[in-house]
Amino acid sequence: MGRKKPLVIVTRKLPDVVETRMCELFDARLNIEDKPMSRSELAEAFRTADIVVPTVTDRIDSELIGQAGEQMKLIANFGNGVDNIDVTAAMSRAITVTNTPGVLTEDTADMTMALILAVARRIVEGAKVIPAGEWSGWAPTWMLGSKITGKRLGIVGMGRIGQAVALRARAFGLQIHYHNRRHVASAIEEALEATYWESLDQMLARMDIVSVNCPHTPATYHVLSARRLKVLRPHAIVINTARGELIDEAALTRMLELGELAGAGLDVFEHEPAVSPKLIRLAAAGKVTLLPHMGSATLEGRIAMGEKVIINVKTFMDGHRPPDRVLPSML
Ligand SMILES: O=CC(=O)O
Repeated sequence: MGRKKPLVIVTRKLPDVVETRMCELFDARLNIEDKPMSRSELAEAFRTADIVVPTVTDRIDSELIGQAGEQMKLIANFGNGVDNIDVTAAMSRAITVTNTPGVLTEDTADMTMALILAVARRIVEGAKVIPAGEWSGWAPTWMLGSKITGKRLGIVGMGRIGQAVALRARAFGLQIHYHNRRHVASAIEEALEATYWESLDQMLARMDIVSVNCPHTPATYHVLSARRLKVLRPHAIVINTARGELIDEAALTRMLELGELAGAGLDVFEHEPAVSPKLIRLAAAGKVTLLPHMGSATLEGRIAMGEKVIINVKTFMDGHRPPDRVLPSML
């Protein structure tokens, strides 16, 4: 790339401090208006940029990557999950892919805990009562939720975020169970007093609350399939702050409508930003809590993600391997 600053195309508006720093370091093309880029605008970006900084809302598939110009060398994702990017197609074109792991762990785990509490304790329903002028006073049998202390939480995917959820849930007195490709380190298992289940089905059959916290890959698509959801007990609650594709959303919705599950807390959806009218009706009825993909939405978190992007881009430009390189074998 010589001494010329690389052309870095950023697909969405990022926090001001991140954009300012990017403009100092790179020939950065920003998206000040934050209008999501169309398919043809993305294709144009891949044809002209040296580096593209996309995010979860951009689908970077093999067709798009196939249109990349010779100069296009790095996709520095602003986000942890890279299921929006065809990493194998990028690699076959010698395009490096990076992500922003680690910096959104706590925020996403906090949101998971918030959804557990919101659903079990009917927080969203309760919060509407006073502004609506509908509160006539305390009553012994009104607005009862379910206690979480002592309940069993089954975590599907015990990576960084799953462990951070477990740590928080322990403080709330939940019993920790988890399913993962393999055991986590025994010191972590001991500290969390966590029980490992090799069989996801067997774990699901015994849980009060289930939280999915794994990445979305071809292997984890619909990990909570229609069949697996049927294994859950009717009083169980399902929480998803990871990716919508991990759960068969239509099957989950059906079961909630039929009262075969007690509730759900969803921050992510299978066809984002579209959310089915049925789920919206269930939210109005207080059966589900729906959040608009806010798991990592803190100012500090988003700045930290931007800093990670900058380090990845800068390291790459300096001719070194960027710290958060993603390889197909990691998925
Ligand atoms: O969902 C957000 C991310 O994966 O960073």
